[in-house]
Amino acid sequence: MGGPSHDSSDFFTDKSAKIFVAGHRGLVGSAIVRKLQSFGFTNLVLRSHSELDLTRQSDVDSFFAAEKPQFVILAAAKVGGIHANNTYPADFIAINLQIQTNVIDSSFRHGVKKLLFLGSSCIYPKLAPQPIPENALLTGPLEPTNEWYAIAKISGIKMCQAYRIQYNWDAISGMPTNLYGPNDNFHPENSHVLPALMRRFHEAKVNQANEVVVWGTGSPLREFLHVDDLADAVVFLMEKYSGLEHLNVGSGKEVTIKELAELVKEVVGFEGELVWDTSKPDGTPRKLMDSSKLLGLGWTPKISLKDGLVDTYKWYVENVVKQ
Ligand SMILES: NC(=O)C1=CN([C@@H]2O[C@H](COP(=O)(O)OP(=O)(O)OC[C@H]3O[C@@H](n4cnc5c(N)ncnc54)[C@H](OP(=O)(O)O)[C@@H]3O)[C@@H](O)[C@H]2O)C=CC1
Ligand SMILES: C[C@H]1O[C@H](OP(=O)(O)OP(=O)(O)OC[C@H]2O[C@@H](n3cnc4c(=O)[nH]c(N)nc43)[C@H](O)[C@@H]2O)[C@@H](O)[C@@H](O)C1=O
Repeated sequence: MGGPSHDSSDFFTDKSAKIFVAGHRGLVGSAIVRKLQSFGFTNLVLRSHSELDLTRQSDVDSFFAAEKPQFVILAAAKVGGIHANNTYPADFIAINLQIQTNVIDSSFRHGVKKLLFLGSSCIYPKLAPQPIPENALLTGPLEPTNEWYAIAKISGIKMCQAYRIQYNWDAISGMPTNLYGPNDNFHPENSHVLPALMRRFHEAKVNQANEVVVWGTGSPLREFLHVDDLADAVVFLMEKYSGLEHLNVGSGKEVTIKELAELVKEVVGFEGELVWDTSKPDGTPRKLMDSSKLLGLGWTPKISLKDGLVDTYKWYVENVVKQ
């Protein structure tokens, strides 16, 4: 019971199987929907936040009782960058615990065949060995700016493991690195670094400003993965992986925040200077994940950071700026 299986599941055999993608309007959920549709899946069950608030246990249970999905991909969560995580710790721990507890438990109780839970690389200790292997989990103190979110995500992994151990139920967890792409959140303060900088450079270019402020020292290292690669990995895991252990999903490529800022500046075409606001937190110094277990199963990322930035900037201009 609970041992890993790398054999194909029957996820791909019935393209009319009912799949609930929770959080389908977000960065990750929307990419998963696009990917499933590109593979020919026809029976996706989708509910916006206003149609179904996943923090409401009885509403979630009624939804599962009525819809009875066969597969669930959990991409709904309270998500944000370093400032949002640091400013709203109660929201990050409470909302995420509520959403994941409701969805995982109702999925099990209403006969879902397989569920995939998405965590994040922030589950690992602040000073984890690099690249970070899956077994670094719970080996040291967390990064303080996002420990509330990390604790919720660690609980999600453990909940999937507990249901597998007690009920032999097929719940798996994937831990993505920092993601970006179409449908990202471009909020000036609450978003992640990449969309925040894209917007700031774009607005500076349009307003012919001389400089752009970037947070922290520029020295932290981050690994970025385009969300279309992540969506591909999610479908791959649904088909190929069944096991107790969570699996890392990364690109294997890291850049400093300074290098990222220079790259975004170039893609956007801003010609002024960068100014570093060192009163803002750097967060964890480095978080490169060791994704060799997933790569060993046969999955590979395909989109380079440069190509992904060009694609995302085009999407931003066409869908956010022109609205
Ligand atoms: N973005 C990243 O860099 C990374 C993301 N991840 C993980 O991927 C998953 C998805 O993240 P991402 O797509 O970036 O986040 P987004 O904020 O883009 O999307 C989250 C989605 O969840 C929905 N949602 C939030 N609260 C509720 C609720 N109470 N009821 C119903 N729906 C709700 C949101 O709807 P609404 O906007 O209407 O509230 C939104 O559609 C998360 O689990 C996250 O931890 C992991 C690593 C990195
Ligand atoms: C995915 C992951 O994302 C979060 O962790 P993070 O990687 O630290 O996230 P971030 O993208 O917000 O910042 C990365 C780095 O970039 C710097 N930085 C510069 N200028 C801006 C800026 O303008 N905005 C932001 N947000 N950061 C900036 C910033 O100071 C930091 O050094 C978790 O809270 C948690 O949500 C999680 O799991």
